[in-house]
Amino acid sequence: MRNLRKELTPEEQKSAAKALKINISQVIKDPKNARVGTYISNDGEPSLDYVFQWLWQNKATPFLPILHPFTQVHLLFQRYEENSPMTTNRYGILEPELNCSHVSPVAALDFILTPLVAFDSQGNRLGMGGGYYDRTFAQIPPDASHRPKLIGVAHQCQHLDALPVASWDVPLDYIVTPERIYCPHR
Ligand SMILES: Nc1nc2c(c(=O)[nH]1)N(C=O)[C@@H](CNc1ccc(C(=O)N[C@@H](CCC(=O)O)C(=O)O)cc1)CN2
Ligand SMILES: Nc1ncnc2c1ncn2[C@@H]1O[C@H](COP(=O)(O)OP(=O)(O)OP(=O)(O)O)[C@@H](O)[C@H]1O
Repeated sequence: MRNLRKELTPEEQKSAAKALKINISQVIKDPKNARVGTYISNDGEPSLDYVFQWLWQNKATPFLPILHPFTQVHLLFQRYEENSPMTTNRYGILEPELNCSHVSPVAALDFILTPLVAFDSQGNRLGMGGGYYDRTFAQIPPDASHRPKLIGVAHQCQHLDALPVASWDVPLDYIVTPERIYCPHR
Protein backbone atom coordinates (compact mmCIF):
# COMPACT_ATOMS: atom_id res chain seq x y z
CA MET A 1 0.00 0.00 0.00
CA ARG A 2 2.93 2.33 0.70
CA ASN A 3 4.35 1.61 -2.76
CA LEU A 4 0.99 2.39 -4.39
CA ARG A 5 0.95 5.93 -2.99
CA LYS A 6 4.68 6.42 -3.73
CA GLU A 7 4.18 5.48 -7.40
CA LEU A 8 1.80 8.40 -8.11
CA THR A 9 3.34 10.89 -10.55
CA PRO A 10 3.93 14.53 -9.55
CA GLU A 11 0.97 15.51 -11.79
CA GLU A 12 -1.29 12.96 -10.08
CA GLN A 13 -0.14 14.21 -6.66
CA LYS A 14 -0.88 17.81 -7.64
CA SER A 15 -4.40 17.14 -8.90
CA ALA A 16 -5.03 14.96 -5.82
CA ALA A 17 -3.95 17.82 -3.56
CA LYS A 18 -6.33 20.27 -5.28
CA ALA A 19 -9.29 17.87 -5.15
CA LEU A 20 -8.57 17.09 -1.50
CA LYS A 21 -8.79 20.75 -0.58
CA ILE A 22 -12.26 20.92 -2.13
CA ASN A 23 -13.44 17.77 -0.33
CA ILE A 24 -11.90 18.75 3.02
CA SER A 25 -13.73 22.08 2.77
CA GLN A 26 -17.00 20.08 2.58
CA VAL A 27 -16.19 18.45 5.94
CA ILE A 28 -14.68 21.50 7.71
CA LYS A 29 -17.71 23.58 6.77
CA ASP A 30 -17.04 26.48 9.12
CA PRO A 31 -13.26 27.04 9.05
CA LYS A 32 -13.23 30.40 10.82
CA ASN A 33 -11.38 29.98 14.15
CA ALA A 34 -11.23 26.19 13.68
CA ARG A 35 -8.19 24.48 15.21
CA VAL A 36 -7.09 21.81 12.78
CA GLY A 37 -4.41 19.14 13.26
CA THR A 38 -2.63 18.56 9.95
CA TYR A 39 0.59 16.92 8.70
CA ILE A 40 3.46 17.62 6.32
CA SER A 41 3.30 14.92 3.64
CA ASN A 42 5.95 12.22 3.44
CA ASP A 43 6.42 8.92 1.56
CA GLY A 44 3.77 9.61 -1.14
CA GLU A 45 1.05 10.83 1.28
CA PRO A 46 -1.37 13.36 -0.21
CA SER A 47 -0.02 16.89 0.13
CA LEU A 48 -1.98 19.36 2.28
CA ASP A 49 -0.33 22.41 0.66
CA TYR A 50 -3.64 23.69 -0.77
CA VAL A 51 -5.38 22.89 2.52
CA PHE A 52 -2.87 25.01 4.47
CA GLN A 53 -3.51 27.98 2.15
CA TRP A 54 -7.28 27.52 2.49
CA LEU A 55 -7.05 27.27 6.31
CA TRP A 56 -4.90 30.40 6.64
CA GLN A 57 -7.09 32.37 4.21
CA ASN A 58 -10.20 31.41 6.19
CA LYS A 59 -8.78 32.34 9.62
CA ALA A 60 -8.42 28.73 10.76
CA THR A 61 -5.31 27.61 12.64
CA PRO A 62 -3.37 24.56 11.47
CA PHE A 63 -1.40 22.54 14.02
CA LEU A 64 1.39 20.08 13.12
CA PRO A 65 2.41 16.90 14.96
CA ILE A 66 5.75 16.87 16.80
CA LEU A 67 7.20 13.60 18.17
CA HIS A 68 6.90 14.05 21.94
CA PRO A 69 10.41 14.92 23.25
CA PHE A 70 9.97 13.01 26.53
CA THR A 71 7.57 10.11 26.02
CA GLN A 72 8.80 9.49 22.42
CA VAL A 73 5.53 7.67 21.65
CA HIS A 74 2.95 10.48 21.67
CA LEU A 75 2.41 13.46 19.40
CA LEU A 76 2.23 17.11 20.44
CA PHE A 77 0.25 19.43 18.18
CA GLN A 78 1.86 22.85 17.67
CA ARG A 79 0.47 25.89 15.84
CA TYR A 80 1.83 26.17 12.28
CA GLU A 81 2.32 29.54 10.58
CA GLU A 82 3.82 30.22 7.17
CA ASN A 83 7.05 31.42 8.81
CA SER A 84 7.26 28.87 11.66
CA PRO A 85 10.87 27.69 12.18
CA MET A 86 11.05 24.04 11.13
CA THR A 87 13.31 21.09 11.79
CA THR A 88 13.31 17.43 10.63
CA ASN A 89 12.40 14.61 12.99
CA ARG A 90 14.00 11.17 13.17
CA TYR A 91 11.90 9.95 10.23
CA GLY A 92 13.00 12.86 8.04
CA ILE A 93 9.58 14.55 8.31
CA LEU A 94 9.42 18.33 8.76
CA GLU A 95 8.01 19.51 12.09
CA PRO A 96 7.97 22.91 13.84
CA GLU A 97 10.72 23.63 16.37
CA LEU A 98 9.18 23.00 19.79
CA ASN A 99 7.67 26.13 21.34
CA CYS A 100 5.55 25.12 24.31
CA SER A 101 3.44 28.28 24.18
CA HIS A 102 2.19 27.21 20.72
CA VAL A 103 1.24 23.65 21.71
CA SER A 104 -2.47 22.77 21.95
CA PRO A 105 -3.98 20.04 24.13
CA VAL A 106 -5.13 17.41 21.66
CA ALA A 107 -8.70 17.50 23.01
CA ALA A 108 -8.89 21.23 22.22
CA LEU A 109 -8.47 20.65 18.48
CA ASP A 110 -11.67 20.70 16.41
CA PHE A 111 -10.43 18.41 13.62
CA ILE A 112 -7.37 16.22 13.12
CA LEU A 113 -6.37 15.29 9.57
CA THR A 114 -4.41 12.04 9.84
CA PRO A 115 -2.22 10.46 7.19
CA LEU A 116 -2.64 6.71 6.76
CA VAL A 117 -1.32 3.73 4.81
CA ALA A 118 -4.71 2.04 4.26
CA PHE A 119 -8.34 2.57 5.32
CA ASP A 120 -11.67 0.77 5.00
CA SER A 121 -15.24 2.08 4.65
CA GLN A 122 -15.91 1.31 8.34
CA GLY A 123 -13.45 4.02 9.42
CA ASN A 124 -10.55 1.76 10.36
CA ARG A 125 -7.08 3.16 9.82
CA LEU A 126 -3.74 1.43 9.24
CA GLY A 127 -0.82 3.79 9.92
CA MET A 128 2.96 3.60 9.73
CA GLY A 129 3.02 1.23 12.71
CA GLY A 130 4.43 3.55 15.37
CA GLY A 131 1.10 3.80 17.20
CA TYR A 132 1.59 7.58 17.56
CA TYR A 133 -1.92 8.63 16.58
CA ASP A 134 -3.73 5.94 18.58
CA ARG A 135 -1.68 6.69 21.72
CA THR A 136 -2.31 10.41 21.29
CA PHE A 137 -6.08 9.95 20.73
CA ALA A 138 -6.18 7.67 23.81
CA GLN A 139 -5.18 10.72 25.91
CA ILE A 140 -8.54 12.38 25.22
CA PRO A 141 -10.72 11.76 28.31
CA PRO A 142 -13.72 9.54 27.45
CA ASP A 143 -16.06 12.09 29.09
CA ALA A 144 -14.47 15.13 27.38
CA SER A 145 -17.16 17.69 26.52
CA HIS A 146 -15.34 18.48 23.29
CA ARG A 147 -13.48 16.03 21.12
CA PRO A 148 -11.77 16.50 17.78
CA LYS A 149 -13.35 14.98 14.68
CA LEU A 150 -10.82 12.57 13.19
CA ILE A 151 -10.48 12.83 9.42
CA GLY A 152 -8.32 10.29 7.59
CA VAL A 153 -6.75 11.69 4.42
CA ALA A 154 -5.80 9.28 1.66
CA HIS A 155 -5.48 8.56 -2.01
CA GLN A 156 -8.35 6.42 -3.35
CA CYS A 157 -5.85 3.56 -4.00
CA GLN A 158 -5.39 3.23 -0.22
CA HIS A 159 -8.95 1.90 0.22
CA LEU A 160 -9.32 -1.78 1.23
CA ASP A 161 -12.54 -3.77 1.81
CA ALA A 162 -11.76 -4.53 5.45
CA LEU A 163 -8.82 -4.03 7.79
CA PRO A 164 -8.04 -6.00 10.95
CA VAL A 165 -9.00 -3.97 14.05
CA ALA A 166 -6.90 -3.81 17.24
CA SER A 167 -8.35 -2.97 20.66
CA TRP A 168 -6.45 0.35 20.76
CA ASP A 169 -7.48 1.48 17.25
CA VAL A 170 -9.52 4.69 17.35
CA PRO A 171 -12.00 4.78 14.43
CA LEU A 172 -12.08 7.73 12.04
CA ASP A 173 -15.14 9.97 11.80
CA TYR A 174 -14.49 10.70 8.11
CA ILE A 175 -12.09 9.62 5.40
CA VAL A 176 -11.47 12.11 2.62
CA THR A 177 -9.88 11.14 -0.70
CA PRO A 178 -9.63 13.27 -3.85
CA GLU A 179 -12.64 11.31 -5.19
CA ARG A 180 -14.89 10.65 -2.17
CA ILE A 181 -15.92 11.55 1.36
CA TYR A 182 -16.67 8.57 3.63
CA CYS A 183 -18.79 9.10 6.79
CA PRO A 184 -18.67 5.60 8.34
CA HIS A 185 -20.80 6.27 11.41
CA ARG A 186 -23.67 8.27 9.94
N1 LIG B 1 3.51 12.96 7.35
C1 LIG B 1 3.44 12.22 8.46
N2 LIG B 1 3.76 12.74 9.62
C2 LIG B 1 3.70 11.97 10.73
C3 LIG B 1 3.27 10.62 10.67
C4 LIG B 1 2.91 10.09 9.42
O1 LIG B 1 2.54 8.91 9.26
N3 LIG B 1 3.02 10.92 8.33
N4 LIG B 1 3.21 9.88 11.83
C5 LIG B 1 2.35 8.80 12.04
O2 LIG B 1 2.51 8.06 12.95
C6 LIG B 1 4.08 10.28 12.93
C7 LIG B 1 5.47 9.80 12.62
N5 LIG B 1 5.46 8.37 12.50
C8 LIG B 1 6.20 7.66 11.60
C9 LIG B 1 6.45 6.34 11.85
C10 LIG B 1 7.25 5.62 11.01
C11 LIG B 1 7.79 6.19 9.87
C12 LIG B 1 8.71 5.46 8.97
O3 LIG B 1 9.06 5.94 7.92
N6 LIG B 1 9.13 4.28 9.34
C13 LIG B 1 10.12 3.57 8.57
C14 LIG B 1 11.18 3.03 9.49
C15 LIG B 1 12.13 4.13 9.82
C16 LIG B 1 12.95 3.94 11.08
O4 LIG B 1 12.67 3.06 11.89
O5 LIG B 1 13.84 4.75 11.26
C17 LIG B 1 9.48 2.48 7.78
O6 LIG B 1 8.46 1.94 8.23
O7 LIG B 1 9.98 2.20 6.68
C18 LIG B 1 7.49 7.51 9.59
C19 LIG B 1 6.69 8.24 10.45
C20 LIG B 1 4.01 11.78 13.11
N7 LIG B 1 4.12 12.50 11.88
N1 LIG C 1 -3.48 3.52 23.24
C1 LIG C 1 -2.34 2.80 23.25
N2 LIG C 1 -1.72 2.49 24.40
C2 LIG C 1 -0.59 1.75 24.40
N3 LIG C 1 0.00 1.28 23.29
C3 LIG C 1 -0.55 1.55 22.12
C4 LIG C 1 -1.75 2.34 22.03
N4 LIG C 1 -2.06 2.48 20.72
C5 LIG C 1 -1.11 1.82 20.03
N5 LIG C 1 -0.22 1.25 20.86
C6 LIG C 1 0.97 0.43 20.47
O1 LIG C 1 1.51 0.94 19.25
C7 LIG C 1 1.86 -0.13 18.37
C8 LIG C 1 1.59 0.26 16.93
O2 LIG C 1 0.19 0.47 16.74
P1 LIG C 1 -0.46 0.46 15.29
O3 LIG C 1 0.12 -0.66 14.49
O4 LIG C 1 -1.95 0.54 15.45
O5 LIG C 1 0.12 1.84 14.73
P2 LIG C 1 -0.40 2.76 13.55
O6 LIG C 1 -1.74 3.32 13.85
O7 LIG C 1 -0.27 1.95 12.30
O8 LIG C 1 0.73 3.91 13.56
P3 LIG C 1 0.72 5.50 13.48
O9 LIG C 1 -0.41 6.01 14.35
O10 LIG C 1 2.04 5.88 14.04
O11 LIG C 1 0.54 5.87 12.06
C9 LIG C 1 1.02 -1.31 18.81
O12 LIG C 1 1.79 -2.49 18.75
C10 LIG C 1 0.60 -1.01 20.23
O13 LIG C 1 1.34 -1.80 21.12
